[in-house]
Amino acid sequence: MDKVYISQLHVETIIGVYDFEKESKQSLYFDIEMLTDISAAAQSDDISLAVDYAKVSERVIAHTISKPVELLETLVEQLAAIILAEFNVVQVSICVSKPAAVPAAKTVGVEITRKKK
Ligand SMILES: Nc1nc2c(c(=O)[nH]1)N=C([C@H](O)[C@@H](O)CO)CN2
Repeated sequence: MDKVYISQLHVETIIGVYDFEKESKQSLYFDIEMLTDISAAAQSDDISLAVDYAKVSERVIAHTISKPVELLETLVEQLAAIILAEFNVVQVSICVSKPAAVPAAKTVGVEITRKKK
């Protein structure tokens, strides 16, 4: 299967378990891989037949800033469900990193893979 991907998509948002995290935005970085058959888009040279990575990026940003959650797990599950429902992909992997969360670590985060049912 072919892959459309987005690397290091940066979003500033309110996210976190602790009270201090609900007062100021933090940086998240998303790596997203979407499995899809690109042949129809390639043969037609038609963006409407492609998984438009710009539109996926806009959707991820809009959802991430729309309603704060506490856990990265909650956010990536929501985003995976949105991408599978709204775009022509059979599988999506999302890795989200929160670099400021653990000062002693370069970054921390969560990665999931979900398939269309
Ligand atoms: N598995 C997770 N662990 C932690 C999360 C999380 O979202 N998933 N979040 C926090 C805090 O919000 C942290 O980022 C602040 O130090 C801790 N662990």
